[in-house]
Amino acid sequence: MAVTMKKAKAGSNDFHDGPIFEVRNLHIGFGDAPDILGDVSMSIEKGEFLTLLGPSGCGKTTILNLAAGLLTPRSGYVRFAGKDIKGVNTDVGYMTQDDTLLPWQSVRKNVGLPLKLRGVGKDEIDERVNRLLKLVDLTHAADLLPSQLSGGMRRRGLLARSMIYEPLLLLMDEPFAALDAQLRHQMHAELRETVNRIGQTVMFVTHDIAEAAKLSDRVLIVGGGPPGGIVSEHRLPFGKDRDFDKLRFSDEFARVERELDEALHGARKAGKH
Ligand SMILES: Nc1ncnc2c1ncn2[C@@H]1O[C@H](COP(=O)(O)OP(=O)(O)OP(=O)(O)O)[C@@H](O)[C@H]1O
Repeated sequence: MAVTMKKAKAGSNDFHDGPIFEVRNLHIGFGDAPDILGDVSMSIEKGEFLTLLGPSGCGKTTILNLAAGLLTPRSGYVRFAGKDIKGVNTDVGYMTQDDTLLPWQSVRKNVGLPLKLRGVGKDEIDERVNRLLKLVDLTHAADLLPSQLSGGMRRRGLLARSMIYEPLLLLMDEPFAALDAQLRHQMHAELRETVNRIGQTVMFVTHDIAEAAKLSDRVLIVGGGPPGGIVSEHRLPFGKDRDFDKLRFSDEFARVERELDEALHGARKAGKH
C-alpha cells in the first residue's frame, strides 16, 4: 500500500540537516536530589530508529520527557532540530503503554482529536485522519468505538494519534509492554514497516532486549550511577527492511541479543538499579 505523508510542517524545522535531537554534557535531576543522569551526550539522526535500553529507574523516560519539553536540565547543551526547546515541544509525538483512547469517541475522532484541540479546520482534519488511518491499516475501523477494537487495533489507533501532527520525532515509551508475546511480535513488524514507509524518526524506550534488537537501527544502553549515563552504543546490522520472521531465528540476531544482554548486565552491575 503506497501511502505518502506530507513532509515537515510549513514554518517549522523543515530545512534542518543536523541531528533531530542532541544533548551534550547533560545533567538532570529533580528537586534537591542528586542528578539522575550526569554528563550524558547523545543524538538522533533524521530517519533513525534509536532505542534507549536500560534497567528500571535509570532515566530513560527522563530523556524522552526532556525531548518533549516537559523537563529542563540542570546543565548541558540541548537542541531539537538545531534550536532550543522552549516549553512543551509540539514537534514530537508521544506514545506510552497507557491506553488513552477516549471510549465514547470513534477511532476517527480519537485520531483527529489533537488537531481539533489545536483548532485545525474540519476538512484538513478529515484529510489527515484518513491518511493516518490508511497508514496504520485502520480505515475499515474508522467509525468503531475503542471497545469494538482488538488490543492490536487499539495500539494502531494510538500510534496514528501520536503521529497525526507529522512529528519530527516520535517518542515511544514501552508502547507494547501490556501486550501478549504474539501481538507484540506483530506490532513490532507493523511499527517498523510504518516508520520505514514515511521515514519517521523514532526514539524508543524499553527494558526488553529482544524488542530492542528487533526494532532498532542503534541501541544506547542507559544505566550506571547514580548519576547514570550512556554506558554503551550498539549499531545493529539488520538494515531497515529486515524480515522479522527470519530475523528472530537467525544466528546474527542471537549474537546481537547476547551483546545487548552483556552490556545491560554491565550497566546493572555498575549502578544500583
Ligand atoms: N517528576 C519526578 N520527580 C522526582 N523524581 C522523578 C521524577 N520523574 C522521575 N523521577 C525519578 O528519576 C529516576 C528515573 O526515572 P525514569 O522514569 O526516567 O526511569 P526509567 O528508566 O524510564 O524507568 P522505567 O523503566 O521503570 O520506566 C527514577 O528514580 C524516578 O523515581
